[in-house]
Amino acid sequence: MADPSWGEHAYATLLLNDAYLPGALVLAHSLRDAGTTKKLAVLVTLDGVTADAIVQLKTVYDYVLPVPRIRNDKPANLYLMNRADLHSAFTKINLWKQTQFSRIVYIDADVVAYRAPDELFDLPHAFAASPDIGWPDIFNTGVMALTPNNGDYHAMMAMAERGISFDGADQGLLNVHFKNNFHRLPFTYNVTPSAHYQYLPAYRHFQSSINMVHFIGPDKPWRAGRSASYGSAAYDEMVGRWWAVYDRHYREKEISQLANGGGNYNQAYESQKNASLADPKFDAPAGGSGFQGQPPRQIFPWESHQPKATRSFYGDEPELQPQAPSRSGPAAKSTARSSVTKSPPKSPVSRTSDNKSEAGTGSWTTYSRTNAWDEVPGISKYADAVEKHHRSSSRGKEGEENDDDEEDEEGRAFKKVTDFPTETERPSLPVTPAPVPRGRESTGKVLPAAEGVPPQSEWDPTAQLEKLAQQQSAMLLRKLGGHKEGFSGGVSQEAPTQSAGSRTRIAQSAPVVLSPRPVKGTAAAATRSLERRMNEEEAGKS
Ligand SMILES: O=c1ccn([C@@H]2O[C@H](COP(=O)(O)OP(=O)(O)O[C@H]3O[C@H](CO)[C@@H](O)[C@H](O)[C@H]3O)[C@@H](O)[C@H]2O)c(=O)[nH]1
Ligand SMILES: [Mn+2]
Repeated sequence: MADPSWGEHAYATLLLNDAYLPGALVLAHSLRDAGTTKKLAVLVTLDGVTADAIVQLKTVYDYVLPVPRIRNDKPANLYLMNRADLHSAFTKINLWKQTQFSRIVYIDADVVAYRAPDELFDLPHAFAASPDIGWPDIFNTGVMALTPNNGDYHAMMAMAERGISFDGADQGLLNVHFKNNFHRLPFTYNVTPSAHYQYLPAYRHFQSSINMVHFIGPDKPWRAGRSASYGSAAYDEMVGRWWAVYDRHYREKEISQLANGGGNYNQAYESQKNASLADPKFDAPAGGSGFQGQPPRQIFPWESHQPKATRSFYGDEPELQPQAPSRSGPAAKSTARSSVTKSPPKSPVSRTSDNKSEAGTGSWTTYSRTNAWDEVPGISKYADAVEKHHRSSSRGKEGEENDDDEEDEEGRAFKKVTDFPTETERPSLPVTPAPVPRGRESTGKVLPAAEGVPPQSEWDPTAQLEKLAQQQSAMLLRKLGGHKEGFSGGVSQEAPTQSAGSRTRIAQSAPVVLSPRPVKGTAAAATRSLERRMNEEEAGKS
């Protein structure tokens, strides 16, 4: 084979336009910083990604691979999730055509790696992905371990041509295609921030086992700016981590790059977000490089009301740089031209494996988000007084306020999480009103059946139980090393939307699909040990 990459393992991401360039760069740096031994590839659509962006990508990616854009010509479902900008997400299908790689771990450009998940290359499963937080029975397509093969590629292309996707994008297509034939990865491989009520406790519990964080939705970290707060501690910490990687590699260069148009990310984002669905050229960024001598124009919306920076960032020398320089300040002017043609110098810490602790924990924890009441004694005194007043009046006693508070060195009282109120302190709970029978008015009225749901009389519990059992045993078979049969049989059975033709192609390609190579020991042994590890990680350290 002439192709030197044949049979290699590679991480791959996708870039459809310059709007996601900061994401693609941060993703690559985060993997390198964590010491990955794998190659990095980025699939690009040349009608949307500029030459400047490609120059930048080449500084950190081993392979920049042009692929044809695959648009959804029936994008109605995209509006169900309010993401018309994802009209070309089907382009991800090109991953399965990259058969020069024996294995690909695909990662969305809006992901930051906390550690490099190289072990995903050794999974024996043809396809693996983590659950989606919005509908956990399906998988999220932001992180996927896959084995490229023409069978899957052609089957999914046939679906794309017919616009078969329940969300109008790749996730709704891939979940139909792989349906029950995906190996479920732990959530820690694709942690999506959320404000769901259970999220914060779970986030704290599993924090140390997070592998990658994925900023799903329209608001990406590079759009909102580094000082944006999302009103959730977990979310803010994760965004802080993204910015820590960014600053580690681009902070000093940011001003000049933004000024010369090589990184008009927000403009690019806006132009593609508002783009007409009919015209892919709208994906190209509006700005060019044309800044000689002029002060840089305002790029980000928050620049007009930029607050004074109070936090320090990785690489800042407090004594030299007490504040982040203003983007229109002298530094911006003096460096405005300097890096137009130069690609950003490679960071001295790139491509090494022993800097994990610095990348991992040191720098991002500097993103403290303190509250005013922690620092302004007046506020905390007032809050204390109010609380004490409440407690003493609910107890009906005076004068014992301080006995259960601890004080720190500065004399500020704080409450422990374990300071639960006593029974007398607890306010009385609202009582659910006793149900009142509606009598005659309800008689005879039957709730209309939910759309598409068969009536109870047609629901055969035995058949349903059998179906569940079959799913379980198919999974077990695959896990025990019988994944060949499980895979090829499964796809043709489980993908009802495929034509007979695509079914044949899948069946024929099965041997290609099913030659993932575990590096150590037998496939079964590798599966067992990986799964044990993943289960342990999933269970947390506790
Ligand atoms: O203008 C764009 C839009 C997307 N992308 C690429 O396509 C990926 C998917 O888009 P993204 O904005 O990350 O989608 P999510 O908000 O993550 O939405 C979900 O839904 C998408 C559509 O199904 C899936 O692709 C995602 O993996 C899934 O997490 C991005 O990461 C990029 O790699 C671009 O390069 N430019
Ligand atoms: Mn994404």
